[in-house]
Amino acid sequence: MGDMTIRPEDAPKVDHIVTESEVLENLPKAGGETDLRITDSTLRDGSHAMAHQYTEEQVRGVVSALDRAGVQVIEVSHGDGLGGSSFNYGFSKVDEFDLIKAAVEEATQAKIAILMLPGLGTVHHLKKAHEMGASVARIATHCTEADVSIQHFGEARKLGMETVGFLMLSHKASPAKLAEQARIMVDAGAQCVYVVDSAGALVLSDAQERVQAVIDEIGPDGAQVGFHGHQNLSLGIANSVLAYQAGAKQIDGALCALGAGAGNSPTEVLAATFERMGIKTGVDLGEVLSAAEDVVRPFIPRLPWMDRASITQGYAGVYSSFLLHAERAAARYDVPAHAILQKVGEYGYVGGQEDMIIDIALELQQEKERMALGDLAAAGVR
Ligand SMILES: CC[C@H](O)CC(=O)C(=O)O
Ligand SMILES: [Mn+2]
Repeated sequence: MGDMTIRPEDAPKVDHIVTESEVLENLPKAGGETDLRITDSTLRDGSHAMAHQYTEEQVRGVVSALDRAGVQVIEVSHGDGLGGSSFNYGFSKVDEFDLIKAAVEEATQAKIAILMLPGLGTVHHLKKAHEMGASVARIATHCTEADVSIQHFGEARKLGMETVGFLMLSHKASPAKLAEQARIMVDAGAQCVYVVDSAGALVLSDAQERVQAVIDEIGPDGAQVGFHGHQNLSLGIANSVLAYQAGAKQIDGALCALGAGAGNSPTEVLAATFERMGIKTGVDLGEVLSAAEDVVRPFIPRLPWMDRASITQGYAGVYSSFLLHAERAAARYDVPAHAILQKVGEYGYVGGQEDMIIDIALELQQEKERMALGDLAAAGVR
């Protein structure tokens, strides 16, 4: 994947342009009972922070607590989406389809969503997730590569799934570019398109302007807009509020912020903040606070936090899920994780280039050795 620019006229032709009534069919009824819908991603984005080691028992516990709290959509997949369990991204402890099946069994009112990145996940994975009972397909692409999702939206709609598009690393595209990419997704069958702040790099108006531009483009078709925040600059909640004020109807969170990098906007803080603002999410505050504190907090090996490495991710615009990869390379080559991430930002790497983190670590290690030799030479030691 790269930063290739795609104009709408270059996008592969869709054999069927989705009509407004088709977009509206299945769409969540935000605006009726609730003003917005929260999707919880503890069991998908949180999988990055758990190094993809979720057990079935943990999944059942989280789903049942979120379901009780009234959260309407719960996302369950490998952190990198369906098919992500691999050498490059990290192997899952438990097969994601077993986790999806367990989640579906536990949920009484919540829909179970999956995430997939076309190319990593295939239509075969999508069909299997649907067979297991997942009913929301979230299809993610780099923010300038929406065209690779066309086939997958078509298939998800044929399966009768609700569809959501995810434009990742949204800070790398202007509001106008994102709007153009959202149009490709909606024409292919997406019922909602998210501005995804994968690096936690969007600062307030950056987020709001992007959401606004996407709404202006796809809102008239009846499609919704969502926002997915990360906490690297501690702005997940503030950006989510601004996104809502711009008209976003779907907002992502994760319990205890359990997600990649410094984590996601904490679901329990989203619920509390929106309730204080008089905005209806349908989430019971007491129950969601208990889900975070009593169910998730006890099993988290390390709370996501704004430390030097994750703040660097927000500052330098680096994919949040690179954090653990950078930390492992840092330990192996004895160089600082934040220095690796700073260089990832300078080189402009995007999702799928995780293996290149090792090249950077080696480069930094060699630099360090050269400097050490220089010091010895300066001290007259040969
Ligand atoms: C699938 C990779 C990634 O974690 C998706 C996401 O949540 C993001 O880009 O923020
Ligand atoms: Mn994320």
